[in-house]
Amino acid sequence: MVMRTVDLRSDTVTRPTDAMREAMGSAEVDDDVLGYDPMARRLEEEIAKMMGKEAALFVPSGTMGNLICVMVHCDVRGSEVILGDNCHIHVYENGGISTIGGVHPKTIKNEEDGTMDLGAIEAAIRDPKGSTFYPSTRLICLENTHANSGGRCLSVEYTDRVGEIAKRHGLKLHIDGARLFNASIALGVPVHRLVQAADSVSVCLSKGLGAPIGSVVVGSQSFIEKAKTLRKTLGGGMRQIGVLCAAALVALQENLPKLQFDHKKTKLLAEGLNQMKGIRVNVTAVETNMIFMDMEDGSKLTAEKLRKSLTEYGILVIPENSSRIRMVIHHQITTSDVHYTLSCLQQAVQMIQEPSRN
Ligand SMILES: Cc1ncc(COP(=O)(O)O)c(C=O)c1O
Ligand SMILES: C[C@@H](O)[C@H](N)C(=O)O
Repeated sequence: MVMRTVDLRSDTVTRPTDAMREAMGSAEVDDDVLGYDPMARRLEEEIAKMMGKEAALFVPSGTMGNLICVMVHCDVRGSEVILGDNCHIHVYENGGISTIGGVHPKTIKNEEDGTMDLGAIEAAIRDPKGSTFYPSTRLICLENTHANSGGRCLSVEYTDRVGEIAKRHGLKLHIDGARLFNASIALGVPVHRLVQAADSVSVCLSKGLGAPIGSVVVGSQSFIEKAKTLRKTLGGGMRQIGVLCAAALVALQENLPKLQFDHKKTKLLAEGLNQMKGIRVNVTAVETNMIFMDMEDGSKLTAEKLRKSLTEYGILVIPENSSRIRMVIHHQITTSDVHYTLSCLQQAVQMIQEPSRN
């Protein structure tokens, strides 16, 4: 009999709060294709101001936000984008920048901290004199925080250095900021400073902020006008989106201040996991709301065995591979849930490692 549910699969799993549902129900709305939905307008203005950019655009998902930004920057056939080999755009977005956008990816190895080597970035930029043979580099993409590195933060100094490289070569810089607010809180740097060097950013409302749906892209006024047209082309032009934007405005108000506590709960969980026999967590690499929990060789533990055992306790996780589980904390995971998870995991580990004892 499952006692409770602790959903650590992702920070995308949160349910709208009562306040969000109430705001959705009473939202003032209008047709956002024919004109401007008032709540969308308000949200876009608020996010643009927070990010220090001229304009913003609500989009249905982070995947569409990234695709739109890459396509606006790379609007000439034969364009190439430099991005990390382990970044979300390259790994989890179905190759959309190529299959839909016609943009060529030039991947560079992501370091363990989510960065790409600055020298490697510069070396990857195509020589315009070679345009008979080569694609033309137009864009560099970063991801902050970097999900596949375990939610690591890119520093503002690093971001500015990449921005300088882009500017020096006449390129644009896009930041996949799905969890940018987590980076801002963890680094103690305002979001507008973190993205100062970027020409565009896509930030998720539906992750740590806990809104049910959506992302927002920001950039110059002219960039956002092109992005709005492309959003419609891709089928993302929606009608009374105030229902969704109202929830996002509540999320900004309610949950932005909670991100710091998400990080504290994540650290608490990581430190507890690292005490367990056969389990290893690089606690210093836990900077925001994600944990990669590794099973040690010879421990008899596998990700699938642990996932299955945890499910019996109502704890939901996603294996990264056969010996690694990812756990993501969000505002609907309590400190009590963290202690419950640690206690259940200890039991699951013992049952797997010493079945005769049970
Ligand atoms: C780093 C990162 N970028 C982009 C996305 C895409 O967002 P969505 O799931 O809303 O398409 C995600 C995950 O969802 C993500 O983790
Ligand atoms: C899996 C991935 O697409 C999603 N962004 C997550 O981190 O859960």
